[in-house]
Amino acid sequence: MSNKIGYLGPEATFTHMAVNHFFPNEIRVPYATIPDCIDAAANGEIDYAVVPLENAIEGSVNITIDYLIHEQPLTIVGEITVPVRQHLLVHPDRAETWKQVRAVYSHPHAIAQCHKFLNSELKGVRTEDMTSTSAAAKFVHENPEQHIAAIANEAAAEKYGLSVVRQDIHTHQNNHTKFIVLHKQQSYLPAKHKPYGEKTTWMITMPSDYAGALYQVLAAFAWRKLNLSKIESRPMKTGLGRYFFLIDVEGSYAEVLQNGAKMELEALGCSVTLLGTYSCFRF
Ligand SMILES: O=C(O)C(=O)Cc1ccccc1
Repeated sequence: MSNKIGYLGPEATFTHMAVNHFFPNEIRVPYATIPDCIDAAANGEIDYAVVPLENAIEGSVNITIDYLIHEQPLTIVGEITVPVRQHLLVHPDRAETWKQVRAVYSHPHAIAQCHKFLNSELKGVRTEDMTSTSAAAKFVHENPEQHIAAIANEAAAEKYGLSVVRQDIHTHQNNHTKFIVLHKQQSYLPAKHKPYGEKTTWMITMPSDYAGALYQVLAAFAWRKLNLSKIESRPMKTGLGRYFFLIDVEGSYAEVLQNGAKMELEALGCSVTLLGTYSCFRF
């Protein structure tokens, strides 16, 4: 029986593209927002949720991290990295006059990825945040009487019958986005592709604020020669100045040294939660 894969929709988002590539034979279900998609995996409506986590230019998608930590503690069972190309799309009737658009709609990350283009070619034009790039393309399609544009990909242009009037408008060419695959429990992700590596994501909260606290945490990884590929702090939302750390450790948690590091951190009074140990794929 096919698995149900939920993704940030509507059809033709970058998330959808990643899902089509990775899960070509499964049932794919779009959700309007990242929380809706994560909730659906938590309540069993779908088997896996695929949501954006981090962009090479704009950084983390905070809603994904925060929702996972504070609302629905699912497990990360895979990571998919894909290249991202952003284009400017308008209704075909507006293709000649795109420079006169009154507003540009897109996901906030996509708008930020294109700030140089917007600032030079569409200076002063209002930008409007949407839940995804293809939601913006759909909105432009559904409102032909408005002189507006969307930033989205080619699939969205095709799906919603829009014209691509400027290609590759993202500022930095090495534009990649990471998506995570979430599941109710730790499990092996059935994948036809070969992973390029394995990774474990840890969430660490320190017992109190004292000199060298973070240094001690990092030392537990350093002397075991466990390589960290990312460290990020997010507010605990319990008051200003209180943070937790998200740390990506290269390799599987099955490696004995990772368990040793966890025990050492717990002995120091840290609270440690593993968000997942999983394979990483890129296309
Ligand atoms: O909006 C989309 O298409 C997404 O899948 C999220 C996103 C937004 C901007 C860059 C990459 C992914």
